[in-house]
Amino acid sequence: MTQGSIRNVSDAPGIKPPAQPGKSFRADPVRVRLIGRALLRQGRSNMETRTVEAQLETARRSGSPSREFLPLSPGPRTPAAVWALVPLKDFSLAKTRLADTLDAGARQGLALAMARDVVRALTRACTVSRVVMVSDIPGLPGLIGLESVDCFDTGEARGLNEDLSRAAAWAQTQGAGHVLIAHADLPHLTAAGIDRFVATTMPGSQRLRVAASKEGSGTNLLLAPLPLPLPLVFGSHSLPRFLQGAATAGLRIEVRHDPALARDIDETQDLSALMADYRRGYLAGRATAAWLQSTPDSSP
Ligand SMILES: Nc1nc2c(ncn2[C@@H]2O[C@H](COP(=O)(O)OP(=O)(O)OP(=O)(O)O)[C@@H](O)[C@H]2O)c(=O)[nH]1
Ligand SMILES: O=C(O)[C@H](O)COP(=O)(O)O
Repeated sequence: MTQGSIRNVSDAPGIKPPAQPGKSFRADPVRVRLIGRALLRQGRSNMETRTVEAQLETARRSGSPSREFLPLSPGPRTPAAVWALVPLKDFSLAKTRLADTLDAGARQGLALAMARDVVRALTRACTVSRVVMVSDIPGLPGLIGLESVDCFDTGEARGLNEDLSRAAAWAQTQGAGHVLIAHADLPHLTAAGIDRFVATTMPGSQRLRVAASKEGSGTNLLLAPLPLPLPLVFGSHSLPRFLQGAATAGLRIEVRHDPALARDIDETQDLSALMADYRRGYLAGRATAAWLQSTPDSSP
C-alpha cells in the first residue's frame, strides 16, 4: 500500500476503524495516536504483521516435539517449590477487546510481546522454581525465545480453567508444592514484584493469595497450594468468585492490591496508559517496550 492509497482510517495499516466513526474516534486519545502513527508509517504495520506471522509460521513448521509435554530436566524439589503457570491462548485469538483499536496482526504482536515479558520476569524471580507455559500453541518455546521455560501442551481446547487445572495437577506430580498462575498481559510485572507477592509462602500452607486487577474485579495472579484446594474460576469478574470459593471451602485467602501487579492490558484505555508509562520510562517489559517503540512517533 502506498501513502496515496491511504484515504481514511480504515485504509491505515494495523488500525481498524472505530466502531462508531467520529464519536469514539475523537474521544479516544490512544486511538488518535495510533491512527496518526499508522498514517505516518503506512505499510509498516503490514510488515510487522508479516513478521509476527512469519515467526508463527516458522514455529508451526518446527512444531512442538509432540503432543506430549516437553522434557523437563530434573531438579531439586521442596514441598514449597513454587511453579509458575502462564496460560496462553492462540495469539491470533488474543486481545479481542482491543479489536476496535488494533488489527489482528498488531494484537498478535502485542500479545506475544507481553507474554515474553511476563515469562521473562517469572524466570528471573528468586521465589519461582520453574516457569511453565500452558498452551496448545505449536513451537511456543521457540516463539517466546527464552531458555529454561517449559510448556505444558494442553492439546485440544478445553478452556482456561480446565487447562490450568490439568497443568497444576501435572505440576504436582513433578514436584511442585504451589502454583503461581500469572496471566500473560502484565507488561509491568517485574521479578521483584513477583518475589514480593510470593515471598512468604510456607511449606504446607493452605492459604491462597491473589493479586487484584486494577478494577479490583479480576485476578491477575493466583498463588495456591497443591493439590488445588478450590476450583479455578478465572474469567470475567473472577476475584469475587475466588473469594466466594475460598469462603465455601473454609480457606484463607489474601488479596493484594499492588499497583505493580494490577495493571493488565485489556481495553483501549489500558493501551493508552501503557504508552504514557512507556514514554515516561515506567515500563518494565522490554519486549512490550520494543513493540511500542517500533512505531515512529513513540520514540522519545
Ligand atoms: N491455555 C489457555 N490459555 C487461555 C485460554 N483462554 C485465555 N487464555 C490465557 O489466559 C489469559 C487471560 O485471557 P483472557 O483475558 O481471556 O484473553 P485475552 O487474550 O487476554 O483478552 P480478550 O481476548 O480481550 O479477552 C491470557 O494469558 C490468555 O492467553 C484457554 O482457553 N487456554
Ligand atoms: O480471571 C481473570 O481476571 C482473567 O482470567 C483475566 O480476565 P481479564 O482479562 O478480564 O482481566
